[in-house]
Amino acid sequence: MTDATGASTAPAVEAVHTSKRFGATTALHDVSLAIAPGSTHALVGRNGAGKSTLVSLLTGLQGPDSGAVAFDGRPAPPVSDRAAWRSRVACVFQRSTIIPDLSVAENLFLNRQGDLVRWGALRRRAARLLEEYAVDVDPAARAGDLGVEQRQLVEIARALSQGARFIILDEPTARLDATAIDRLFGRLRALSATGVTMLFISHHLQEVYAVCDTVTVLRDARHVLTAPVADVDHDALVAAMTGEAVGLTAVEPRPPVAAGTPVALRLSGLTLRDSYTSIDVDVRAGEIVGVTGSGSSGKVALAETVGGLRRATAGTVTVAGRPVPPGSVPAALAAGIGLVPQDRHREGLVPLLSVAENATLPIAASFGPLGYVSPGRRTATARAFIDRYDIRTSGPSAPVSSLSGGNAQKVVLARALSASPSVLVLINPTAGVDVRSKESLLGAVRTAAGDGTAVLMVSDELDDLRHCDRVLVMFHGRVVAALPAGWSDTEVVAAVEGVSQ
Ligand SMILES: Nc1ncnc2c1ncn2[C@@H]1O[C@H](COP(=O)(O)OP(=O)(O)OP(=O)(O)O)[C@@H](O)[C@H]1O
Repeated sequence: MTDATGASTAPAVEAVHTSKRFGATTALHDVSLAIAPGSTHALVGRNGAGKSTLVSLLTGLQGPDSGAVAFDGRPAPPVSDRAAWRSRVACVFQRSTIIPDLSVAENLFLNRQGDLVRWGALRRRAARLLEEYAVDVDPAARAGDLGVEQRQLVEIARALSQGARFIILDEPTARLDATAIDRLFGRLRALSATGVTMLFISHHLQEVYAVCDTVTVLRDARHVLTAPVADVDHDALVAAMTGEAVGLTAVEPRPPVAAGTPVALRLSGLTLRDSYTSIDVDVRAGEIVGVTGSGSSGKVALAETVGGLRRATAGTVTVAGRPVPPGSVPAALAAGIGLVPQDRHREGLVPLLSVAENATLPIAASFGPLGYVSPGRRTATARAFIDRYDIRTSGPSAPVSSLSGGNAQKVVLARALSASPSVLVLINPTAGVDVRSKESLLGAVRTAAGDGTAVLMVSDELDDLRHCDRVLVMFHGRVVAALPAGWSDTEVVAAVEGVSQ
Protein backbone atom coordinates (compact mmCIF):
# COMPACT_ATOMS: atom_id res chain seq x y z
CA MET A 1 0.00 0.00 0.00
CA THR A 2 1.29 3.52 -0.82
CA ASP A 3 -0.11 7.02 -0.48
CA ALA A 4 -0.05 9.83 -3.10
CA THR A 5 3.65 10.52 -2.39
CA GLY A 6 4.55 6.87 -2.85
CA ALA A 7 5.23 6.35 0.90
CA SER A 8 4.05 3.11 2.46
CA THR A 9 0.81 3.46 4.40
CA ALA A 10 0.65 -0.12 5.60
CA PRO A 11 0.74 -0.54 9.38
CA ALA A 12 4.23 -1.34 10.68
CA VAL A 13 2.70 -4.26 12.53
CA GLU A 14 -0.68 -5.89 12.31
CA ALA A 15 -2.55 -8.72 14.00
CA VAL A 16 -5.60 -9.63 11.96
CA HIS A 17 -8.45 -11.55 13.63
CA THR A 18 -6.04 -13.55 15.77
CA SER A 19 -7.24 -16.19 18.23
CA LYS A 20 -5.33 -18.43 20.62
CA ARG A 21 -6.48 -21.10 23.07
CA PHE A 22 -4.64 -23.04 25.75
CA GLY A 23 -6.72 -26.12 26.56
CA ALA A 24 -9.98 -24.84 27.99
CA THR A 25 -8.73 -21.23 28.21
CA THR A 26 -9.32 -18.76 25.42
CA ALA A 27 -6.37 -16.38 25.73
CA LEU A 28 -7.21 -14.31 22.62
CA HIS A 29 -10.48 -14.21 20.75
CA ASP A 30 -10.57 -12.61 17.30
CA VAL A 31 -8.21 -9.77 18.24
CA SER A 32 -7.10 -7.29 15.60
CA LEU A 33 -4.51 -4.56 16.14
CA ALA A 34 -2.75 -2.25 13.69
CA ILE A 35 0.22 -0.13 14.75
CA ALA A 36 1.15 2.82 12.56
CA PRO A 37 4.82 3.20 11.58
CA GLY A 38 6.71 5.32 14.11
CA SER A 39 3.95 5.32 16.68
CA THR A 40 4.31 4.36 20.34
CA HIS A 41 1.28 2.20 21.00
CA ALA A 42 0.19 1.15 24.49
CA LEU A 43 -1.34 -2.25 25.22
CA VAL A 44 -3.21 -2.40 28.53
CA GLY A 45 -5.60 -4.75 30.25
CA ARG A 46 -6.17 -6.57 33.50
CA ASN A 47 -4.09 -9.56 34.52
CA GLY A 48 -4.89 -12.44 32.22
CA ALA A 49 -6.50 -10.22 29.56
CA GLY A 50 -4.25 -11.69 26.86
CA LYS A 51 -1.44 -9.12 26.48
CA SER A 52 1.49 -11.54 26.76
CA THR A 53 -0.26 -13.98 24.46
CA LEU A 54 -0.62 -11.26 21.82
CA VAL A 55 3.07 -10.40 22.30
CA SER A 56 3.99 -14.05 21.77
CA LEU A 57 2.16 -13.96 18.41
CA LEU A 58 3.77 -10.64 17.40
CA THR A 59 7.24 -11.96 18.23
CA GLY A 60 6.69 -15.32 16.54
CA LEU A 61 7.18 -17.33 19.73
CA GLN A 62 4.01 -19.15 18.74
CA GLY A 63 1.58 -18.99 15.87
CA PRO A 64 -2.11 -18.03 16.21
CA ASP A 65 -4.76 -20.77 16.04
CA SER A 66 -6.48 -18.58 13.48
CA GLY A 67 -5.83 -15.15 12.01
CA ALA A 68 -2.49 -13.73 10.88
CA VAL A 69 0.34 -11.34 11.70
CA ALA A 70 1.89 -8.95 9.16
CA PHE A 71 4.80 -6.49 9.10
CA ASP A 72 4.69 -3.51 6.73
CA GLY A 73 1.78 -5.14 4.90
CA ARG A 74 3.64 -8.40 4.28
CA PRO A 75 2.86 -11.73 5.97
CA ALA A 76 5.02 -12.60 8.98
CA PRO A 77 7.75 -15.22 8.49
CA PRO A 78 7.11 -18.83 9.55
CA VAL A 79 7.50 -19.37 13.30
CA SER A 80 10.58 -21.54 12.70
CA ASP A 81 12.57 -18.78 10.95
CA ARG A 82 13.95 -17.08 14.07
CA ALA A 83 16.48 -14.91 12.20
CA ALA A 84 13.71 -13.41 10.05
CA TRP A 85 11.66 -12.61 13.17
CA ARG A 86 14.69 -11.07 14.91
CA SER A 87 15.20 -8.67 12.01
CA ARG A 88 11.60 -7.45 12.33
CA VAL A 89 10.74 -7.35 16.01
CA ALA A 90 12.37 -7.52 19.43
CA CYS A 91 10.81 -7.69 22.85
CA VAL A 92 12.53 -6.24 25.87
CA PHE A 93 10.96 -8.58 28.36
CA GLN A 94 10.60 -7.87 32.01
CA ARG A 95 12.59 -11.08 32.33
CA SER A 96 15.80 -10.64 30.45
CA THR A 97 16.89 -12.58 27.39
CA ILE A 98 20.50 -11.64 28.17
CA ILE A 99 22.75 -14.56 29.12
CA PRO A 100 24.33 -13.58 32.45
CA ASP A 101 27.54 -15.58 32.16
CA LEU A 102 28.54 -14.10 28.80
CA SER A 103 30.08 -10.69 28.28
CA VAL A 104 28.04 -7.76 27.00
CA ALA A 105 29.88 -8.05 23.65
CA GLU A 106 29.05 -11.74 23.30
CA ASN A 107 25.42 -11.05 24.15
CA LEU A 108 25.23 -8.33 21.52
CA PHE A 109 26.37 -10.67 18.77
CA LEU A 110 24.71 -13.83 19.98
CA ASN A 111 22.93 -15.78 17.25
CA ARG A 112 24.65 -13.91 14.46
CA GLN A 113 26.46 -15.47 11.60
CA GLY A 114 29.91 -14.28 10.63
CA ASP A 115 33.52 -14.37 11.62
CA LEU A 116 33.24 -12.76 15.01
CA VAL A 117 35.08 -15.42 16.89
CA ARG A 118 38.09 -13.19 17.50
CA TRP A 119 37.58 -11.58 20.86
CA GLY A 120 39.37 -8.31 20.01
CA ALA A 121 37.26 -7.74 16.89
CA LEU A 122 34.08 -8.70 18.73
CA ARG A 123 34.82 -6.24 21.50
CA ARG A 124 35.62 -3.39 19.10
CA ARG A 125 32.42 -3.99 17.15
CA ALA A 126 30.42 -4.11 20.37
CA ALA A 127 32.01 -0.87 21.55
CA ARG A 128 31.07 0.87 18.26
CA LEU A 129 27.52 -0.41 18.48
CA LEU A 130 27.08 0.70 22.09
CA GLU A 131 28.48 4.10 21.21
CA GLU A 132 26.14 4.44 18.25
CA TYR A 133 23.16 3.92 20.57
CA ALA A 134 24.74 5.99 23.36
CA VAL A 135 24.77 3.09 25.82
CA ASP A 136 27.43 3.66 28.45
CA VAL A 137 28.37 0.05 29.22
CA ASP A 138 31.73 -1.75 29.05
CA PRO A 139 31.53 -4.42 26.31
CA ALA A 140 33.81 -6.67 28.37
CA ALA A 141 31.56 -6.54 31.46
CA ARG A 142 29.81 -9.74 32.50
CA ALA A 143 26.19 -9.27 31.44
CA GLY A 144 24.94 -10.73 34.72
CA ASP A 145 26.61 -7.86 36.58
CA LEU A 146 24.60 -5.18 34.76
CA GLY A 147 21.79 -3.37 36.50
CA VAL A 148 18.24 -3.66 35.13
CA GLU A 149 18.51 -0.34 33.31
CA GLN A 150 21.81 -1.09 31.57
CA ARG A 151 20.60 -4.58 30.67
CA GLN A 152 17.50 -3.20 28.98
CA LEU A 153 19.57 -0.69 27.02
CA VAL A 154 21.87 -3.48 25.82
CA GLU A 155 18.77 -5.42 24.73
CA ILE A 156 17.38 -2.43 22.85
CA ALA A 157 20.75 -1.74 21.15
CA ARG A 158 20.97 -5.40 20.16
CA ALA A 159 17.49 -5.34 18.65
CA LEU A 160 18.12 -2.19 16.64
CA SER A 161 21.46 -3.43 15.40
CA GLN A 162 19.77 -6.58 14.12
CA GLY A 163 17.58 -4.39 11.94
CA ALA A 164 14.39 -4.49 14.00
CA ARG A 165 12.36 -1.30 13.65
CA PHE A 166 9.61 -2.56 15.96
CA ILE A 167 10.29 -3.00 19.67
CA ILE A 168 7.94 -4.38 22.29
CA LEU A 169 8.56 -3.15 25.82
CA ASP A 170 6.87 -5.48 28.29
CA GLU A 171 6.58 -3.62 31.61
CA PRO A 172 10.02 -2.05 31.14
CA THR A 173 9.72 0.19 34.18
CA ALA A 174 8.81 -2.56 36.65
CA ARG A 175 12.18 -2.61 38.39
CA LEU A 176 13.49 0.88 37.63
CA ASP A 177 13.57 3.81 40.02
CA ALA A 178 12.13 7.22 39.12
CA THR A 179 15.26 8.73 37.55
CA ALA A 180 15.96 5.59 35.52
CA ILE A 181 12.36 5.69 34.28
CA ASP A 182 12.84 9.31 33.18
CA ARG A 183 16.01 8.36 31.32
CA LEU A 184 14.26 5.42 29.65
CA PHE A 185 11.36 7.61 28.54
CA GLY A 186 13.83 10.14 27.08
CA ARG A 187 15.35 7.35 25.04
CA LEU A 188 11.99 6.03 23.88
CA ARG A 189 11.05 9.50 22.65
CA ALA A 190 14.36 9.79 20.81
CA LEU A 191 13.86 6.35 19.23
CA SER A 192 10.34 7.27 18.22
CA ALA A 193 11.69 10.42 16.55
CA THR A 194 13.93 8.21 14.39
CA GLY A 195 10.88 6.25 13.19
CA VAL A 196 11.12 3.20 15.47
CA THR A 197 7.68 1.72 16.18
CA MET A 198 6.99 0.60 19.74
CA LEU A 199 4.40 -1.41 21.64
CA PHE A 200 4.46 -0.46 25.31
CA ILE A 201 2.86 -2.69 27.94
CA SER A 202 2.37 -1.32 31.42
CA HIS A 203 0.08 -1.50 34.41
CA HIS A 204 1.06 2.10 35.23
CA LEU A 205 -1.48 4.07 33.32
CA GLN A 206 0.31 7.39 33.90
CA GLU A 207 3.21 5.98 31.85
CA VAL A 208 0.84 5.31 28.98
CA TYR A 209 -0.01 9.02 28.95
CA ALA A 210 3.66 10.01 29.31
CA VAL A 211 5.07 8.11 26.32
CA CYS A 212 2.34 6.68 24.08
CA ASP A 213 0.27 8.25 21.34
CA THR A 214 -2.32 5.46 20.93
CA VAL A 215 -3.77 2.90 23.32
CA THR A 216 -5.40 -0.48 22.85
CA VAL A 217 -7.34 -2.18 25.64
CA LEU A 218 -7.87 -5.93 25.88
CA ARG A 219 -10.44 -7.40 28.21
CA ASP A 220 -11.16 -11.10 28.74
CA ALA A 221 -9.23 -12.07 25.60
CA ARG A 222 -11.09 -9.56 23.44
CA HIS A 223 -10.23 -6.24 21.84
CA VAL A 224 -12.23 -3.49 23.54
CA LEU A 225 -10.85 -0.19 22.30
CA THR A 226 -8.13 1.49 20.25
CA ALA A 227 -7.92 5.29 20.42
CA PRO A 228 -5.50 8.20 20.65
CA VAL A 229 -4.46 8.48 24.32
CA ALA A 230 -5.59 12.12 24.29
CA ASP A 231 -9.17 10.92 23.71
CA VAL A 232 -9.34 8.48 26.67
CA ASP A 233 -8.95 9.82 30.19
CA HIS A 234 -7.75 7.73 33.12
CA ASP A 235 -11.23 6.76 34.37
CA ALA A 236 -12.36 5.83 30.86
CA LEU A 237 -9.26 3.64 30.49
CA VAL A 238 -9.91 1.85 33.80
CA ALA A 239 -13.57 1.43 32.80
CA ALA A 240 -12.54 -0.12 29.47
CA MET A 241 -10.14 -2.48 31.25
CA THR A 242 -12.57 -3.59 33.93
CA GLY A 243 -15.87 -3.34 32.08
CA GLU A 244 -17.24 -1.36 35.05
CA ALA A 245 -17.80 2.35 35.28
CA VAL A 246 -16.66 2.40 38.92
CA GLY A 247 -13.56 4.52 39.60
CA LEU A 248 -10.71 3.45 41.85
CA THR A 249 -11.24 4.12 45.53
CA ALA A 250 -9.12 6.64 47.41
CA VAL A 251 -6.74 5.29 50.05
CA GLU A 252 -8.43 5.45 53.46
CA PRO A 253 -6.15 6.75 56.22
CA ARG A 254 -5.37 4.03 58.77
CA PRO A 255 -6.04 4.61 62.46
CA PRO A 256 -2.72 5.11 64.29
CA VAL A 257 -1.27 2.08 66.03
CA ALA A 258 -2.06 2.46 69.74
CA ALA A 259 0.77 3.66 71.94
CA GLY A 260 2.19 0.78 73.93
CA THR A 261 1.54 -1.80 71.21
CA PRO A 262 4.44 -4.26 71.45
CA VAL A 263 7.24 -4.30 68.89
CA ALA A 264 6.78 -7.38 66.67
CA LEU A 265 9.85 -7.00 64.45
CA ARG A 266 13.11 -5.42 65.54
CA LEU A 267 16.19 -4.93 63.37
CA SER A 268 19.22 -3.92 65.45
CA GLY A 269 22.48 -2.79 63.90
CA LEU A 270 21.71 -4.94 60.89
CA THR A 271 24.54 -4.79 58.36
CA LEU A 272 25.24 -6.62 55.12
CA ARG A 273 28.65 -5.79 53.73
CA ASP A 274 28.51 -3.84 50.42
CA SER A 275 24.76 -3.49 50.74
CA TYR A 276 23.49 -1.72 53.86
CA THR A 277 24.90 -0.63 57.23
CA SER A 278 23.64 -0.33 60.83
CA ILE A 279 19.93 -0.50 60.21
CA ASP A 280 17.76 -0.07 63.31
CA VAL A 281 14.03 -0.44 62.73
CA ASP A 282 11.11 -1.33 65.01
CA VAL A 283 7.78 -2.40 63.53
CA ARG A 284 4.95 -2.73 66.02
CA ALA A 285 2.18 -5.32 65.75
CA GLY A 286 -0.42 -3.99 63.32
CA GLU A 287 1.90 -1.36 61.86
CA ILE A 288 2.75 -1.04 58.15
CA VAL A 289 6.21 0.40 57.60
CA GLY A 290 7.29 1.23 54.05
CA VAL A 291 10.89 1.19 52.87
CA THR A 292 11.89 2.83 49.62
CA GLY A 293 15.04 4.02 47.89
CA SER A 294 16.86 3.83 44.57
CA GLY A 295 18.23 0.65 43.03
CA SER A 296 21.49 0.96 44.98
CA SER A 297 19.88 1.82 48.32
CA GLY A 298 20.05 -1.71 49.76
CA LYS A 299 16.30 -1.87 50.45
CA VAL A 300 15.69 -5.18 48.68
CA ALA A 301 18.71 -6.83 50.31
CA LEU A 302 17.43 -5.63 53.70
CA ALA A 303 14.01 -7.21 53.15
CA GLU A 304 15.62 -10.40 51.84
CA THR A 305 17.72 -10.59 54.99
CA VAL A 306 14.63 -10.34 57.19
CA GLY A 307 12.94 -13.03 55.07
CA GLY A 308 15.94 -15.37 55.51
CA LEU A 309 17.20 -15.23 51.92
CA ARG A 310 20.43 -13.48 52.97
CA ARG A 311 22.64 -13.66 56.04
CA ALA A 312 23.57 -10.35 57.65
CA THR A 313 27.26 -9.77 58.39
CA ALA A 314 26.35 -8.07 61.68
CA GLY A 315 23.33 -7.23 63.81
CA THR A 316 20.17 -9.12 64.68
CA VAL A 317 16.56 -9.66 63.65
CA THR A 318 14.14 -10.42 66.46
CA VAL A 319 10.46 -11.33 66.33
CA ALA A 320 8.50 -10.71 69.52
CA GLY A 321 11.82 -10.38 71.35
CA ARG A 322 13.24 -13.70 70.16
CA PRO A 323 16.28 -13.70 67.82
CA VAL A 324 15.69 -15.27 64.40
CA PRO A 325 18.48 -17.60 63.20
CA PRO A 326 20.02 -15.75 60.22
CA GLY A 327 20.17 -16.75 56.56
CA SER A 328 17.46 -19.43 56.61
CA VAL A 329 14.01 -19.21 55.05
CA PRO A 330 12.65 -22.12 57.14
CA ALA A 331 13.94 -20.44 60.32
CA ALA A 332 12.31 -17.15 59.30
CA LEU A 333 9.03 -18.98 58.57
CA ALA A 334 9.20 -20.79 61.88
CA ALA A 335 9.69 -17.40 63.60
CA GLY A 336 6.44 -16.20 62.01
CA ILE A 337 7.91 -14.19 59.11
CA GLY A 338 6.07 -14.43 55.77
CA LEU A 339 7.89 -13.18 52.66
CA VAL A 340 6.75 -12.01 49.23
CA PRO A 341 10.06 -12.11 47.36
CA GLN A 342 11.18 -9.89 44.51
CA ASP A 343 11.53 -12.60 41.90
CA ARG A 344 8.48 -14.82 41.98
CA HIS A 345 9.98 -16.95 39.18
CA ARG A 346 13.03 -17.83 41.23
CA GLU A 347 11.96 -17.74 44.83
CA GLY A 348 8.22 -17.44 44.80
CA LEU A 349 6.48 -20.36 43.16
CA VAL A 350 6.92 -23.99 42.24
CA PRO A 351 5.91 -23.91 38.56
CA LEU A 352 4.85 -27.53 38.18
CA LEU A 353 2.65 -27.57 41.25
CA SER A 354 -0.96 -26.46 41.01
CA VAL A 355 -2.35 -23.11 42.04
CA ALA A 356 -3.85 -24.84 45.10
CA GLU A 357 -0.58 -26.50 46.12
CA ASN A 358 1.42 -23.29 45.70
CA ALA A 359 -1.08 -21.10 47.50
CA THR A 360 -1.28 -23.42 50.49
CA LEU A 361 2.36 -24.57 50.87
CA PRO A 362 3.03 -22.97 54.28
CA ILE A 363 -0.26 -24.09 55.78
CA ALA A 364 -0.11 -27.64 54.45
CA ALA A 365 0.90 -28.87 57.90
CA SER A 366 -2.34 -27.62 59.40
CA PHE A 367 -4.46 -29.63 56.94
CA GLY A 368 -3.74 -33.03 58.35
CA PRO A 369 -1.58 -35.06 60.73
CA LEU A 370 1.93 -36.17 59.80
CA GLY A 371 2.11 -34.11 56.66
CA TYR A 372 -1.01 -35.64 55.08
CA VAL A 373 -2.90 -32.98 53.18
CA SER A 374 -6.51 -33.67 52.41
CA PRO A 375 -7.02 -32.70 48.75
CA GLY A 376 -10.57 -31.59 49.53
CA ARG A 377 -9.50 -29.12 52.19
CA ARG A 378 -6.65 -27.84 50.08
CA THR A 379 -8.95 -27.28 47.10
CA ALA A 380 -11.56 -25.53 49.23
CA THR A 381 -8.94 -23.22 50.74
CA ALA A 382 -7.47 -22.49 47.30
CA ARG A 383 -10.92 -21.73 45.92
CA ALA A 384 -11.42 -19.18 48.67
CA PHE A 385 -8.07 -17.56 47.74
CA ILE A 386 -8.99 -17.50 44.06
CA ASP A 387 -12.23 -15.65 44.86
CA ARG A 388 -10.75 -13.33 47.43
CA TYR A 389 -7.76 -12.23 45.36
CA ASP A 390 -9.55 -12.42 42.02
CA ILE A 391 -7.01 -14.88 40.58
CA ARG A 392 -7.82 -15.64 36.96
CA THR A 393 -7.28 -19.36 36.42
CA SER A 394 -9.14 -22.36 35.04
CA GLY A 395 -9.25 -23.72 38.62
CA PRO A 396 -7.30 -24.74 41.74
CA SER A 397 -5.72 -27.71 39.96
CA ALA A 398 -4.25 -25.66 37.06
CA PRO A 399 -0.43 -25.62 37.16
CA VAL A 400 0.82 -22.27 38.37
CA SER A 401 2.99 -22.03 35.23
CA SER A 402 -0.21 -21.51 33.20
CA LEU A 403 -1.06 -18.28 35.04
CA SER A 404 -0.44 -14.82 33.63
CA GLY A 405 2.30 -12.83 35.38
CA GLY A 406 0.02 -10.72 37.53
CA ASN A 407 -2.10 -13.67 38.60
CA ALA A 408 1.03 -15.57 39.64
CA GLN A 409 1.98 -12.59 41.82
CA LYS A 410 -1.41 -12.82 43.52
CA VAL A 411 -0.73 -16.49 44.37
CA VAL A 412 2.58 -15.48 46.00
CA LEU A 413 0.84 -12.93 48.21
CA ALA A 414 -2.05 -15.29 48.99
CA ARG A 415 0.50 -17.86 50.09
CA ALA A 416 2.41 -15.45 52.32
CA LEU A 417 -0.82 -14.35 53.98
CA SER A 418 -2.22 -17.88 54.28
CA ALA A 419 -0.06 -18.78 57.25
CA SER A 420 -1.25 -15.71 59.23
CA PRO A 421 2.34 -14.59 59.81
CA SER A 422 3.09 -12.30 62.73
CA VAL A 423 5.50 -10.40 60.43
CA LEU A 424 4.96 -9.93 56.72
CA VAL A 425 7.84 -8.79 54.50
CA LEU A 426 6.81 -7.64 51.04
CA ILE A 427 9.10 -6.72 48.16
CA ASN A 428 7.36 -4.76 45.40
CA PRO A 429 4.15 -6.70 46.09
CA THR A 430 2.09 -5.14 43.31
CA ALA A 431 4.67 -5.43 40.49
CA GLY A 432 2.87 -6.65 37.38
CA VAL A 433 -0.53 -6.46 39.06
CA ASP A 434 -3.35 -4.57 37.32
CA VAL A 435 -4.86 -1.41 38.81
CA ARG A 436 -7.99 -3.07 40.13
CA SER A 437 -6.20 -6.10 41.61
CA LYS A 438 -3.72 -3.75 43.32
CA GLU A 439 -6.61 -2.46 45.40
CA SER A 440 -7.60 -5.95 46.53
CA LEU A 441 -4.00 -7.03 47.25
CA LEU A 442 -3.20 -3.93 49.29
CA GLY A 443 -6.60 -4.28 50.95
CA ALA A 444 -5.59 -7.79 52.05
CA VAL A 445 -2.32 -6.43 53.47
CA ARG A 446 -4.24 -3.78 55.41
CA THR A 447 -6.62 -6.42 56.74
CA ALA A 448 -3.66 -8.52 57.90
CA ALA A 449 -2.21 -5.45 59.65
CA GLY A 450 -5.64 -4.75 61.14
CA ASP A 451 -5.48 -8.27 62.60
CA GLY A 452 -2.12 -7.51 64.23
CA THR A 453 0.47 -8.50 61.61
CA ALA A 454 3.54 -6.24 61.47
CA VAL A 455 4.24 -5.37 57.85
CA LEU A 456 7.54 -4.28 56.30
CA MET A 457 6.81 -3.25 52.72
CA VAL A 458 9.69 -2.47 50.38
CA SER A 459 8.42 -0.74 47.29
CA ASP A 460 9.27 1.67 44.49
CA GLU A 461 5.60 2.51 44.08
CA LEU A 462 4.18 5.60 45.73
CA ASP A 463 0.75 3.98 45.43
CA ASP A 464 1.92 1.07 47.62
CA LEU A 465 3.64 3.38 50.09
CA ARG A 466 0.46 5.41 50.59
CA HIS A 467 -0.89 2.48 52.64
CA CYS A 468 1.99 2.70 55.13
CA ASP A 469 1.90 4.33 58.55
CA ARG A 470 5.40 5.69 57.94
CA VAL A 471 7.98 5.40 55.19
CA LEU A 472 11.72 4.94 55.64
CA VAL A 473 13.92 6.11 52.79
CA MET A 474 17.26 4.39 52.22
CA PHE A 475 20.19 5.87 50.36
CA HIS A 476 23.47 4.02 49.78
CA GLY A 477 22.73 1.48 52.47
CA ARG A 478 21.51 3.78 55.24
CA VAL A 479 18.14 5.07 56.39
CA VAL A 480 18.26 8.78 55.55
CA ALA A 481 14.65 9.81 56.19
CA ALA A 482 11.66 8.60 58.18
CA LEU A 483 8.49 10.18 56.85
CA PRO A 484 5.35 10.04 58.97
CA ALA A 485 1.95 9.56 57.29
CA GLY A 486 0.94 12.63 55.31
CA TRP A 487 4.18 12.87 53.27
CA SER A 488 4.06 14.42 49.85
CA ASP A 489 5.24 12.68 46.68
CA THR A 490 7.98 15.28 46.20
CA GLU A 491 9.34 14.68 49.72
CA VAL A 492 9.72 10.97 49.00
CA VAL A 493 11.24 11.51 45.57
CA ALA A 494 13.73 14.08 46.92
CA ALA A 495 14.82 11.73 49.73
CA VAL A 496 15.16 8.81 47.30
CA GLU A 497 17.41 10.92 45.07
CA GLY A 498 19.48 11.92 48.08
CA VAL A 499 18.44 15.57 47.77
CA SER A 500 17.50 17.14 51.08
CA GLN A 501 14.73 19.69 50.80
N1 LIG B 1 0.89 -21.70 28.40
C1 LIG B 1 -0.33 -21.50 28.89
N2 LIG B 1 -1.10 -22.53 29.30
C2 LIG B 1 -2.34 -22.33 29.80
N3 LIG B 1 -2.92 -21.12 29.92
C3 LIG B 1 -2.21 -20.06 29.53
C4 LIG B 1 -0.87 -20.18 29.00
N4 LIG B 1 -0.42 -18.95 28.70
C5 LIG B 1 -1.42 -18.08 29.02
N5 LIG B 1 -2.49 -18.75 29.51
C6 LIG B 1 -3.76 -18.17 29.95
O1 LIG B 1 -4.20 -17.25 28.95
C7 LIG B 1 -4.79 -16.10 29.56
C8 LIG B 1 -4.09 -14.85 29.05
O2 LIG B 1 -2.79 -14.79 29.63
P1 LIG B 1 -1.72 -13.65 29.30
O3 LIG B 1 -0.42 -14.10 29.91
O4 LIG B 1 -1.74 -13.37 27.85
O5 LIG B 1 -2.32 -12.41 30.12
P2 LIG B 1 -1.71 -10.94 30.35
O6 LIG B 1 -2.73 -9.97 29.87
O7 LIG B 1 -0.35 -10.85 29.78
O8 LIG B 1 -1.67 -10.86 31.94
P3 LIG B 1 -0.63 -10.12 33.00
O9 LIG B 1 -1.02 -8.69 33.04
O10 LIG B 1 -0.96 -10.79 34.30
O11 LIG B 1 0.75 -10.41 32.53
C9 LIG B 1 -4.68 -16.29 31.06
O12 LIG B 1 -5.93 -16.78 31.53
C10 LIG B 1 -3.59 -17.33 31.22
O13 LIG B 1 -3.79 -18.11 32.38
